[in-house]
Parts: sequence; C-alpha cells; structure tokens
Amino acid sequence: MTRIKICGLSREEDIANVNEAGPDYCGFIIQVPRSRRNVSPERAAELSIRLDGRITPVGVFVNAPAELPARLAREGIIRMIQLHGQEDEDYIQRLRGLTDVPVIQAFSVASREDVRRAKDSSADYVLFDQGAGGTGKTFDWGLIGSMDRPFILAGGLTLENLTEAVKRVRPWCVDVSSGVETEGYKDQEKIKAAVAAVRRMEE
Ligand SMILES: O=C(O)c1ccccc1N[C@@H]1O[C@H](COP(=O)(O)O)[C@@H](O)[C@H]1O
Repeated sequence: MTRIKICGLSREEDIANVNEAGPDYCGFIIQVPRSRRNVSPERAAELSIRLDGRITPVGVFVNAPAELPARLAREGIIRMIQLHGQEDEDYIQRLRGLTDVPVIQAFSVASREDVRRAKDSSADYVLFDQGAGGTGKTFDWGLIGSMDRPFILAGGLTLENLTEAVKRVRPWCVDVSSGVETEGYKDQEKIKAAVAAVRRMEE
C-alpha cells in the first residue's frame, strides 16, 4: 500500500481540504523564508490543531537548530520531522537525543551516488526529491534502482504522473506539493484527485 503526503499547507482552507480528502500525512514548511509555503512555528500550531487526527502532521525544516523540530514534536504540533537541507548524521543523532518522533531525511537525486548515500542514512525514512524542495520538477526515477528500505518519492508529482510513479517506482509514500496547486495555492479538487488516485491503486 502506498501512502500519500500533501505538503506545504499554509491556510485554514488547506486544512479543511485535506481533512476532507484524507491523505496519510500533511506537511508544514516551517521557518524556511525562501519558500512561499513558509509558516512560522506559531502558525503551524494554529493549523495543526485543526487537522483530522487520522492525518499525521509533518514539520519540514531546512537546516533549523535541532531544538526547533524537537520542541514542536514535544508540543504535539508535528508528529514527524522532515529534514530537507544539509542536515548530516550528527544532526540526526542530536535530534534523536531530543525527541523520539520518526525522522525523514531528504536527498536531492542527481546521480546513483545520491541514492547510495540515502541507503546509509540512520533516518527512519529517506525521501528522494529534485533540487532543494518544492521545485515542482521531477528527476530520473531510474536512478533509484532497488531499495531495501521504505522511501518517499517527491519532486514534481502531479495528477498526470502520480499513477505511473507508483507503478514504476513502488515507493512507500508519495509526497505532492506543487502538483496540487493552482496559481500558487493548494487546490481542493487536485488534492482530492491525488488522494483518490493513490487509494484506487490499493484496490
Ligand atoms: O515546498 C517547499 O517550498 C519546500 C521548501 C523547502 C524544502 C522543502 C519543500 N518542499 C518539499 O519538496 C518536495 C517536493 O515538492 P514539489 O511537489 O516538487 O513541489 C516535497 O517533499 C515537499 O515536502
């Protein structure tokens, strides 16, 4: 069964829309000023509290001090931590000392070497993406090859390529952000269609 995460929520209506669509995970881009999906920790708290309890809130961080994701996890604002910067093994170990929520480490895939590095990660899950995150672009899925651990496929997934991605790559979870937006905002119909497409594949 492939799970689905809808990432980059920033408005109350985004929460209402995911509550209706029912993905497995949703993501908040926290304290990443360069992202147009950026939310403050306080805003993430306001949004997370409105989320259906069956959907796991994931905090997405880029080189944040480890105390920040750990605090938000302790406060129950997020239940998973996604590291999307240059965080290394020392960082993950420091985080482990501060919180026991599952950790996702993102890797930008441009070569087989990037995938090999991911195999060595001590994170609970690895995520394969194109570029620095939220680019809306895909990478060569053939580079993933065979993986002996659960992984998340991200990067430029859309209603057009989601089904093919699940069939070809067999990820543990797909992560969609730009692909369920219209003019820069999350789109209710696209979110519903993406979740339905992944659920249909389980049948
Ligand atoms: O979405 C962002 O703006 C973002 C910023 C910084 C780090 C990660 C970000 N998003 C993550 O990027 C991937 C793929 O996004 P897309 O579907 O290609 O737009 C996904 O994992 C998001 O969590």
